[in-house]
Amino acid sequence: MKVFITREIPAIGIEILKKAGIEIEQWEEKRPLTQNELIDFCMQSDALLSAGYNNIDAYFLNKCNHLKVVSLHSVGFDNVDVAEATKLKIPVGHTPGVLNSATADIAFLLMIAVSRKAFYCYEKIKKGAWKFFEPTADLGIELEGKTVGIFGLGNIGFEMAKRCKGAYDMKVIYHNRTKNPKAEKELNAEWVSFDHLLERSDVISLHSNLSEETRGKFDRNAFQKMKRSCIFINTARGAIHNEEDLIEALEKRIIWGAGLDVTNPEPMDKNNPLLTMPSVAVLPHIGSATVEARNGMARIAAQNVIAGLNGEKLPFPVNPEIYRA
Ligand SMILES: NC(=O)c1ccc[n+]([C@@H]2O[C@H](COP(=O)([O-])OP(=O)(O)OC[C@H]3O[C@@H](n4cnc5c(N)ncnc54)[C@H](O)[C@@H]3O)[C@@H](O)[C@H]2O)c1
Ligand SMILES: O=C(O)[C@H](O)CO
Repeated sequence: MKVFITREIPAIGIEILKKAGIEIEQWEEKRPLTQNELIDFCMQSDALLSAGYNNIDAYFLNKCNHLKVVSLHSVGFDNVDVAEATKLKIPVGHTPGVLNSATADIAFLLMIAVSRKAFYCYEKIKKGAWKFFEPTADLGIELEGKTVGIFGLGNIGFEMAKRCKGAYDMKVIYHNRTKNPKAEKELNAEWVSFDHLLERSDVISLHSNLSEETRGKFDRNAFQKMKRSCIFINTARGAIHNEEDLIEALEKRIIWGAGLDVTNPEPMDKNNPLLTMPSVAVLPHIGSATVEARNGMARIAAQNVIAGLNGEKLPFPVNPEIYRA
């Protein structure tokens, strides 16, 4: 049995696969694979371990419908046509849980960085523009006792809410498809409608999946409903907000600031106007970039491959319905 891996992953994942006697072929180049290259490699393999947001659409899946498993080295699965995989009975695996703390830390870091214009001030020093102490310059806003609105209160959203509550005694409100009893009990979190989330939050932090329902959901209309002092944080997926509308909202001071770990497209262009705005902080999609999280992701991704190749239920399937009936 052979697995094709689309980018270097932590050694622990390779060790697990080798121990299970699985042959490994890995993409060695730094550039991303084209879809045709991906198809060519997968034609010679029984499983795919996708570690670089490859486009796993209906065309790919139908060409490679012999695959026994598509294992993602990520929790997000918006790069996969899951409905088509399910139709073709190809199990898709992902890596939930192990990156909750790492990603919530980045959301929390961005929230504080934006509230105190930290990235902008750091750039100021590097440019030699720090001349003297100015009592009225670079003023931020404090977070203590404010309201954080979590959009998508699942695993990572819960960890972000916990940090906000614990560090700043923030009031937690959230908008999610379903209520989250654990967050309501432990964090006194309150479910609110989408409009109330926009209107009541001092900080809005996105933690939902990207889907056709959430694509572009944070647009001009949504920004206009937010407080003028609102800080907008996105560590979920860049396509959940509309970038043009976000730039406009910041330029016209409709909202106060924004912190992004994800952009659309990625990478962000180095001349993007967001990169020079005082109350904006941008990071290059490093939410899960800790040793602990990445090792956990590699381990789970390898375990999903092994289960798929053995014809067993994946430990972490995205489409568990293929095992029913
Ligand atoms: N920046 C990074 O490096 C990084 C790291 C990990 C995950 N992510 C992103 O974060 C997302 C969330 O990860 P998670 O592990 O917390 O997933 P999760 O499934 O535990 O939580 C997602 C939550 O969003 C909710 N949701 C989905 N669609 C919704 C909608 N239309 N309206 C309201 N709520 C909705 C779901 O009900 C769920 O509670 C991933 O899908 C991924 O895109 C980014
Ligand atoms: O979805 C994910 O897991 C992240 O975006 C990458 O770790």
